[in-house]
Amino acid sequence: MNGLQQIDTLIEAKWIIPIEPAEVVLNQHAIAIDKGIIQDILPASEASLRYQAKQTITLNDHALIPGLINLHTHAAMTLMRGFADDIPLMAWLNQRIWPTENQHVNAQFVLDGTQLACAEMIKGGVTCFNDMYFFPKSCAEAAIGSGMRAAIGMVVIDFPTAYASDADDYLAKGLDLRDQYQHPLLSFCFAPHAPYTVSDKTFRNILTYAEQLDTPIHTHLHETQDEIRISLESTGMRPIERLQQLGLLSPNLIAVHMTHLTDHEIKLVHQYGCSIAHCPSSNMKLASGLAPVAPVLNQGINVGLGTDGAASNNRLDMFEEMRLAALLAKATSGRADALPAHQALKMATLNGANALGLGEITGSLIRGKAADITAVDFTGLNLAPCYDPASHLVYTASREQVSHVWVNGRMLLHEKELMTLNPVELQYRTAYWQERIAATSKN
Ligand SMILES: CSC[C@H]1O[C@@H](n2cnc3c(O)ncnc32)[C@H](O)[C@@H]1O
Ligand SMILES: [Zn+2]
Repeated sequence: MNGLQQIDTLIEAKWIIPIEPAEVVLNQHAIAIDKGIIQDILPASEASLRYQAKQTITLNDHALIPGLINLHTHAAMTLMRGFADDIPLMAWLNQRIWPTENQHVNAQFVLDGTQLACAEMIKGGVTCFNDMYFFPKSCAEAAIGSGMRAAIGMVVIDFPTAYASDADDYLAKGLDLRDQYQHPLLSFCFAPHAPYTVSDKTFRNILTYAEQLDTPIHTHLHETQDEIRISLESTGMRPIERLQQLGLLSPNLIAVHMTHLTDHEIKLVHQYGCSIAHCPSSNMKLASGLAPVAPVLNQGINVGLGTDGAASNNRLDMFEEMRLAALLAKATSGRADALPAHQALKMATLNGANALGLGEITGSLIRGKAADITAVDFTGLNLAPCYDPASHLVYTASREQVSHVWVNGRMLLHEKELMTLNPVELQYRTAYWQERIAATSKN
């Protein structure tokens, strides 16, 4: 015995940005990991005097950040990437996406599409995603196989599909799935699709279960002007007002998009403690509108970032979402100090974890949390010089610079190589679906 503490892994890096405490950058530090948990963060010079690790990884030109959390996606929609571009949301759904889903989406489609999404997300530094899609058991299986952390959507929509016949059937299937999986990397959210596809009765039913089980509700809300118009015409209320009346507004609500908000609505969201999943790329590509992120953040609302699905983005790239969120907040508020780099990093990590009720487990690099870690390699000429690594991560770097990813201490990406998924197999399965979808498409 040499008096050193035995641990599984020691990661030494040039910089560590732990997110908690806020705006800290640690130079030449190390993270000690044992049994998937962060045991210690200490100066690299002291680490070898205190710990004996089975594996030591030295990252001389890298920054370590908490794994990125994609707070809103439809992972399996990677298989429809680039299939329906340049049309607005309602036409996109009604004319292109729903008919195609109706024809092709089954359990195997969701398994293959979600595996493809996991590969893309791991390569882009994402360690956790919040999903909403049909056949969520396939999503759970794909997430487990990839080693990622995932919040699985117990999806509900008030029309029949190959997955479920009616709202009660969707709900029963989601609850069964939740009972079936007691996996340390999986959590569950209720996922009613949107105010224009879910009835009052269904929302009330979901709320009853969500309160009983203290489980988040993940829903699209205030995505477009059309959604607000349709709601006013059919109920006399704006969508958020309707959800307030139904009792849906609470700290358990993850409201996705939230464009076209009045000042009163921003106050309401804050008052009820709801979280927002901001999806800047999807909002711009579908011309849905702009979320008023600067006033929302000023109000103190918890805002995370999401990519939405690859059929409306068309990437699952959280570096892109961080950069766009920061730039859009500045452009729309007319204030260059709106949404600085450290705040964008927090949105893409800790805020997402808090929205999902996972803030005690992941989202920052502190002792006792899971070792969900992303390493970014700063050796490229495009990152030179580096005065401030937080600035580079948001404004300069891209996902191509992600070199290593760990979830719960397990390495999923090593020097840009996937450890749990086989890219050749993914290409093969994707080509199969592309052929089938292309054959039935009118394009
Ligand atoms: C009921 S499973 C999810 C459902 O949502 C559709 N979808 C994907 N992206 C969006 C979006 O931005 N707004 C609304 N609905 C979206 C997806 O195609 C599935 O049908
Ligand atoms: Zn969406």
